[in-house]
Amino acid sequence: MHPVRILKSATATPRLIVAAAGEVGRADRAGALVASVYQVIGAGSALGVVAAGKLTFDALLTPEQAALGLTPSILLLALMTALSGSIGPLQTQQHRLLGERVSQRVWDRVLDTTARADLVTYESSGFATALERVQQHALTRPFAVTTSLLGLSGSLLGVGAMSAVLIGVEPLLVPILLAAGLPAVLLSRWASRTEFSFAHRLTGLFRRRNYLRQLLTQRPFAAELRAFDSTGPLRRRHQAGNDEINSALRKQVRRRQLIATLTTLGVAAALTGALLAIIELVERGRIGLAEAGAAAIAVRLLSGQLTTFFRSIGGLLESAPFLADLERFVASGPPAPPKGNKRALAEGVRLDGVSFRYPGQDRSAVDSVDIEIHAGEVVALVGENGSGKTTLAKIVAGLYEPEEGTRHWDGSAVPAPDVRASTTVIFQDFVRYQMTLRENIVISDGSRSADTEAENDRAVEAARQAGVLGAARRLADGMDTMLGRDLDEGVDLSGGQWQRVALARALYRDTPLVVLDEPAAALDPRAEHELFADVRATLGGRAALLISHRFSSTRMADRIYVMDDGRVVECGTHDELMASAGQYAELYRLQSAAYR
Ligand SMILES: Nc1ncnc2c1ncn2[C@@H]1O[C@H](COP(=O)(O)OP(=O)(O)OP(=O)(O)O)[C@@H](O)[C@H]1O
Repeated sequence: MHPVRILKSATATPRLIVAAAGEVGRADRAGALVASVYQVIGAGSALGVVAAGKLTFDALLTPEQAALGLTPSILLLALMTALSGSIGPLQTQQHRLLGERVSQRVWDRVLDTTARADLVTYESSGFATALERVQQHALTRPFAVTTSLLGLSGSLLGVGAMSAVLIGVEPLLVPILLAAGLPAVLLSRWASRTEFSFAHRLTGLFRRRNYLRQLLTQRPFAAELRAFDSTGPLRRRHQAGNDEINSALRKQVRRRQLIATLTTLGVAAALTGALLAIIELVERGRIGLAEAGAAAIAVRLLSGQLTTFFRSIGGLLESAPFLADLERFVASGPPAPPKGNKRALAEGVRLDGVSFRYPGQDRSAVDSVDIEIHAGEVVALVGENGSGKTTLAKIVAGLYEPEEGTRHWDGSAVPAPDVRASTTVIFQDFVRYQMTLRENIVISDGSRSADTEAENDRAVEAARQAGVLGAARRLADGMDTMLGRDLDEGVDLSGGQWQRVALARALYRDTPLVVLDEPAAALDPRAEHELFADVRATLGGRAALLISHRFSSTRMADRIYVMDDGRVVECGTHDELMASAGQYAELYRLQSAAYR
């Protein structure tokens, strides 16, 4: 290894140890203290074994000069051995507790970062890959670091104690054993680098395999997979991924086995050297047999402590790049956006010359668009698939920031968090929360405590307006019925009933602007008719941006924008657009012809 690298690793290690110790301390101060006490007892009892061993040898070899009789010496040796042996299992359990707390703290940091990330960041593949890598290691690395740290501190105490014993016998024995450590540290650096680059290379592969596992195991995909009989092809892809992972893993395991063997050989060579030195000292008459026996025990214990010490350093070094990766990920997140304030809408929302391109894409999904939604108006967006309707809706709702152009709320450019706080969006692929019906509704407004009677009444009213109250009354626990089967305890609803729950959620939030992306896709004709026949009454005067492919749902809108390839190509009321005989009129006629 290059000398500069050796120097760098030597200076980076103490910094890493201090940083890791800080993390463990912050995660669970009391738990870390208890674990440290166990380490001290462990080191003290190891020292006790050597001392009791020396007393026993003395009592055996020179009973007339012995400080203690043979029986008390043996009893003391047994006690110390028992104490030294029993501390290990206690430590293991304490480490579990501490490791879990450290892991929870790391998860909290990861979740804080993902919560801060805006939607565009969240959708970029770089973020997804970094998140996947961090998720995989956020679970195991902190535990490994905790164990290594505790191992390091305990073995340091042990090394100190045993070295003191050996210095008393023959100072030369200590450097022999310590010299075995340097190659072990260098080998650990090598192991650390190979492990990180292995994980880095395989992240994409692990992501694809996890995705296939989700497809093959989760309920939402079960019906389609069976209908297409596609579990076979997906299993074959999964197997191909496994084969690739296995071959990479085999190479990595062989590398690690080589490193481990070299390390063990180094420690064994040092141990042998020390034992040979003790024999030599006895032969030359420089130490007695009792001292030689105690020194042999101390050498054996010291070599064990040194193994733990170097393994701990190795563990820390191995975790270092992953922890640095975690720190980079946490630092890469944008600062937490300020909390948005809900605003009233007196005039309306206006977009002027708005364009937007997804990260990594060449074409704009929305291109120089001007639209207006006046307070209390129902405005429709129609257009063919991929024409940019959902993207535009997300800009209106403050989820995406326009790359060009402006978004004005009542004539001024208000911050995106305020727009989000004042807008409700129900997406095509809304979330079916595996929670109670009430929780499914009140989750849209975290700013209010949902436990009061007034809030309960509001949730029931939203359910009534969305037409889900009838179904709720038939459920065993009414509004408190658990919905969904993913957590294996709920009642599943039909697609249309779920859509009404999503609508109730939008109504409960009570903002002056509502964006509804295909709100009737799963509704039966009667429900759709009921919703749109009096959509203004249902929305209670809120302004609405309505996206739908069903022209029967949008013809009552105050204004209809027709999108094509990211641009607004037509605008007007249904009658105006029919009269102008453009794209809208063509699509409308195509659709109504199907009903004739
Ligand atoms: N997350 C994304 N990353 C990259 N490109 C995207 C993303 N989402 C959408 N697009 C692209 O942006 C364009 C507009 O998509 P958008 O979802 O806004 O269309 P849409 O009119 O709502 O379509 P549909 O009627 O099918 O729902 C499409 O070309 C699509 O491929």
